[in-house]
Amino acid sequence: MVQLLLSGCNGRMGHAVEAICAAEPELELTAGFDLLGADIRDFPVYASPAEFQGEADVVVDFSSPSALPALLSFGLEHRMPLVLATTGYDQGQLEEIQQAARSIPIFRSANLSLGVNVLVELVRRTAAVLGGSCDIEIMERHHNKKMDAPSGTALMLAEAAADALPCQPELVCGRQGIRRSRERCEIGISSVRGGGIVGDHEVLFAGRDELIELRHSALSREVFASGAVQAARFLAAGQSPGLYSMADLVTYLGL
Ligand SMILES: NC(=O)C1=CN([C@@H]2O[C@H](COP(=O)(O)OP(=O)(O)OC[C@H]3O[C@@H](n4cnc5c(N)ncnc54)[C@H](OP(=O)(O)O)[C@@H]3O)[C@@H](O)[C@H]2O)C=CC1
Ligand SMILES: O=C(O)C1=N[C@H](C(=O)O)C[C@H](O)C1
Repeated sequence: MVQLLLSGCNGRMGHAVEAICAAEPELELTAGFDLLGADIRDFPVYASPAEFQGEADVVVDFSSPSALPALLSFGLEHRMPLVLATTGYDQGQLEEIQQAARSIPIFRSANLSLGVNVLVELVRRTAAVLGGSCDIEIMERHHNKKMDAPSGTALMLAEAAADALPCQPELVCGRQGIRRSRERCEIGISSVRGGGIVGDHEVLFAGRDELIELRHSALSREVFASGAVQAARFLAAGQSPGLYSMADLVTYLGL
């Protein structure tokens, strides 16, 4: 039995994770954390992790960067592994996560779908072969309630492409106000927000004589929730302190 604590339990992803836990007998949703602590649910909901007194194996977080300080304190105090799926962290917060991961196991990924993990590898490979001759542009589309832009996944895809390029690319997020032609060594990111789009990411490699378009579309939030639960099982199985990613989960699952 894995006992799971769910941060951001009242949100869209919180409900998706709850649905998966309800369908899996060996997973128990022990408690949730959310700003609206009084929401009526099948499990106790606390406004802050510090209010939780019981036993659990792992925290899964889909909330907001503002939840990070309390989550890291809780994880460090209780030696509790954390799955951090929230996006929009700033550089300082990313460094705090790295620092905490020296003491506890932390799994962080801006996208918990296995399909996006495959897309990341395809982008890395394509950038290595064509990055010198193609312009790289990333288009991401999400629902109209999303708070952060560009998406965490778009930034992850840009990082994968950048790692494979011979130059240090500048990230250009929107071109308004830029009056110059496009530099070869830059990666553009465009963000669209509308309706109920779950999450679309497309990476365009635009050469003079050919185009390659690599694209992933999430059709439901279940794909992320399922990845989060797999990541939680991976940490609950007993990992050393460290910062883990989807690549580690893929290895663990033998895929
Ligand atoms: N890694 C991945 O695969 C995925 C990551 N995400 C990311 O997960 C996050 C949540 O997404 P989503 O569920 O759609 O968002 P929602 O806004 O639907 O849910 C977030 C929930 O967290 C609550 N919350 C906000 N701040 C805090 C805090 N400081 N402490 C506790 N709870 C808090 C919100 O309360 P209130 O509404 O009152 O603000 C809300 O109930 C986003 O960062 C998103 O980008 C989403 C999908 C996949
Ligand atoms: O906020 C969302 O919904 C999503 N956020 C993640 C991101 O920022 O990349 C992942 C997914 O695309 C859905």
